[in-house]
Amino acid sequence: MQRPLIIALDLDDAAKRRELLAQLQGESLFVKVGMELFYREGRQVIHELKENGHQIFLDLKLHDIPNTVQRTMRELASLDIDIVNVHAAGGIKMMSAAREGLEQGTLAGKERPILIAVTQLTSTDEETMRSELLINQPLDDVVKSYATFAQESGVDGVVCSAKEVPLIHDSCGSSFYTVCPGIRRAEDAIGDQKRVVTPQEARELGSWGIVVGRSITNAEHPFEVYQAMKQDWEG
Ligand SMILES: O=c1ccn([C@@H]2O[C@H](COP(=O)(O)O)[C@@H](O)[C@H]2O)c(=O)[nH]1
Repeated sequence: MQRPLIIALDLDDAAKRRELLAQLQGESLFVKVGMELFYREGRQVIHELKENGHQIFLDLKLHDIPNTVQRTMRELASLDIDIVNVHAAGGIKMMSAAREGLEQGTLAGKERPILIAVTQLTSTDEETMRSELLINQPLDDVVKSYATFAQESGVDGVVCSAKEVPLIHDSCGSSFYTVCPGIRRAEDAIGDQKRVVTPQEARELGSWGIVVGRSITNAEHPFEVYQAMKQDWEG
């Protein structure tokens, strides 16, 4: 799999989603289906995107008891998606259960979806961690430990800010997947994100993949922004 620029399809409705994809037509796309889209359109949207040849990161960030996560992953694996995720905060037993469920649900002759774990949301900073999540360790140490626990659980990689990729490579090796949201061009509004880098910085820091939402979905000319960001990312 090539190092992807993954487009977050966070749009108001199916018409806007189809319109955006039509504008980007001609490109082979890697798209992210988040909670908003999956809860609105369900399994059908996965079938539609696959029929149109797109690769899919299903970003539902499961976080529940191990039994529930295992059974849910079994269901999601049958969708034949490319990447799926959990919250590392669910712990080692939950992450191992997620991997087991995926293996059980993967269809004969298909590859098991890549499983990644969210370390700390890119909308979180150290101050929020300390004052609201009551985590007193430095953010980098928490991300590094969660990535190590994820790897010990049989998870294939993490969701993190590109800023943390070098330290994750140090502890988990450079073949451990690092999927990085919180991507902005210098001129973009940062919005609710806290740990932000440009596509070029993400490349230089060694990220495996980047996730881009509003910079493209809110752009007046999405195709131009997509191409510019892709060029920046690919170098
Ligand atoms: O830590 C995380 C995990 C997931 N996301 C998701 O990525 C996109 C980012 O969208 P932007 O509009 O580019 O900010 C969005 O779907 C999030 O749910 C994340 O941002 N951070």
